[in-house]
Amino acid sequence: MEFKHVIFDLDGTILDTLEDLALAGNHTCELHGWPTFAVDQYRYKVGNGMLKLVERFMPAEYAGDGMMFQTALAEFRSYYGEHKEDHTAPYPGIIDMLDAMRKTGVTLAVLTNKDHAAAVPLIERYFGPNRFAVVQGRIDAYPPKPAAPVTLHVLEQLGADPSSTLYVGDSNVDIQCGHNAGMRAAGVAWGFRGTEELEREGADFIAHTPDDLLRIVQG
Ligand SMILES: O=C(O)COP(=O)(O)O
Repeated sequence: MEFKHVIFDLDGTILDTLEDLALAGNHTCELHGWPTFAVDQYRYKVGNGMLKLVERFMPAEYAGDGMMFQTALAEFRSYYGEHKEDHTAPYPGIIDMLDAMRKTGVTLAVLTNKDHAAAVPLIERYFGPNRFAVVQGRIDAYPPKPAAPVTLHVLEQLGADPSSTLYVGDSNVDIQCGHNAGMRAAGVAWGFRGTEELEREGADFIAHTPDDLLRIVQG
């Protein structure tokens, strides 16, 4: 077995959350009469956490307006909290792939920039309570990935060595996240961003299907 542990990104990698994130973003914009965005445009706004997402959909004229930012963030979190399961679903083949990895003794974890308070119930709802040994969302104690400390915290909880652990994600942030913590990183072609960005960022592997990922992990 090439890898003993696999740490997954959440949004755009195992769970397709794009539409619910986009609808929550546009709802917040509509409350203020701001311009909204096509769902596809959110592919490039998600990935650095909800604070960055709000910054990216707020009109430029409010940059630096802390009060407005806090208001919009609270509105976004409240709407997304209520609607985060409306259109969200695991990508096809993901659950079978996770179970096949676990059957061969690989330990699985999730490290996402999604708020920890939103990530945990989504994981439980779509993946059940036992598939992942560790679930770590964004918390105030750590800067968001790709900064290494939160990733090292997950590795420590897993008792995992970076050399035998693979990070799997769908964006440049995810490839950086793996590399910053001394891991190899695989990019998934089915996610929000596509393969060009992942190759440009130096992904060690590209998986076009969940079966590809299984083969990469098995070596
Ligand atoms: O940016 C977010 O909120 C979540 O992004 P991630 O699951 O791809 O880390």
